[in-house]
Amino acid sequence: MDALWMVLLLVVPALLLTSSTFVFYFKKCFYVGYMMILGIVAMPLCILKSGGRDIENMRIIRNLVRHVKYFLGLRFEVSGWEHLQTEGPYVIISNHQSSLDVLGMMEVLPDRCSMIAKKELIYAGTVGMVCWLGGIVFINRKKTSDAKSVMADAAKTMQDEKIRLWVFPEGTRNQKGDLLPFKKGAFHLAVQAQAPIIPIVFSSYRSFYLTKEKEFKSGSITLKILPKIETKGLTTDDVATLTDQAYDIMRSAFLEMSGPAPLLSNGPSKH
Ligand SMILES: CCCCCCCCCCCCCC(=O)SCCNC(=O)CCNC(=O)[C@H](O)C(C)(C)COP(=O)(O)OP(=O)(O)OC[C@H]1O[C@@H](n2cnc3c(N)ncnc32)[C@H](O)[C@@H]1OP(=O)(O)O
Ligand SMILES: CCCCCCCC/C=C\CCCCCCCC(=O)OC[C@@H](O)COP(=O)(O)O
Repeated sequence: MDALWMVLLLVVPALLLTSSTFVFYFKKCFYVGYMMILGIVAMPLCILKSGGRDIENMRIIRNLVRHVKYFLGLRFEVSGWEHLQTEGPYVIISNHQSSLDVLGMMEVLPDRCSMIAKKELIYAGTVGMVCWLGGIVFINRKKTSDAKSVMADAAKTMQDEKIRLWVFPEGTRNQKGDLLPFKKGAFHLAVQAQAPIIPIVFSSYRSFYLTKEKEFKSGSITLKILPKIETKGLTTDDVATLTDQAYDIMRSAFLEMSGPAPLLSNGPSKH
């Protein structure tokens, strides 16, 4: 009987921990579950601090989420801090590989900065509620006209309330080893708010996090904050050029930081 318990309590967990597939699912479930728990903690704190939806709640969220990287064995190295020392509103754009990007965002998130997110996120349990409390702007990606008008309102709020917004211009998560073509919303937003754009590039996760191969090891991520791109005086007519300019700068930084893209069947395409 004792031997059976020994097997169950020691040998089985030891075997499971050496299985990389098990570790992958374990870490992913831990991440989602733990973020949900942090959501339960964050909700009352946000409501006590601000009484409801308020961008100042992002400070609480940032402070609560920052230690999660240690449990997952992730390290962040940030360069270019000086580029975030910009007064007033701006739009941050970054590449988007996974929901783990939230951890990198919280490493560098400036004050008075919230995000643009897909509207489905509001239904993600306590995390969704906290996103709402943190002033996240939800857009319907399937209805461009709705997304455009929500973002036009956001541009006005950025100016009136001196806030910053973080947008993922690829519009979806992407782990193809190269950037997806950029959507234009982030650039219209910056031009409408007449606010600069600050690009931030996350290095590739492929050395430690592979969804197809079910691998989630410890790893290090570099975040490179790039010099701001001014938009003062630009109009709608300049948005296409601005989009191309930001794409080229971020793509070369990404490839330089992460090595060339693995061979893809149909290759990376631009816009
Ligand atoms: C404890 C708990 C912790 C919780 C922490 C939680 C943190 C959570 C973090 C959350 C992270 C969540 C992360 C996430 O959820 S990522 C997913 C959600 N985010 C995005 O999708 C943002 C990026 N997408 C866009 O910006 C798209 O452009 C949108 C969605 C707006 C339209 O998409 P569409 O597919 O249609 O693409 P298109 O770009 O070809 O545009 C089509 C046409 O429309 C024109 N156009 C576009 N926009 C505007 C505009 N604003 N004003 C005027 N015109 C505009 C444009 O020029 C073009 O016209 P033309 O030029 O061809 O003539
Ligand atoms: C009742 C529904 C329950 C759903 C539970 C799952 C919610 C995830 C909970 C915790 C994860 C931690 C922080 C999540 C923030 C994730 C933001 C994110 O990465 O959204 C994906 C979006 O950028 C692009 O979506 P697609 O790649 O186009 O799809």
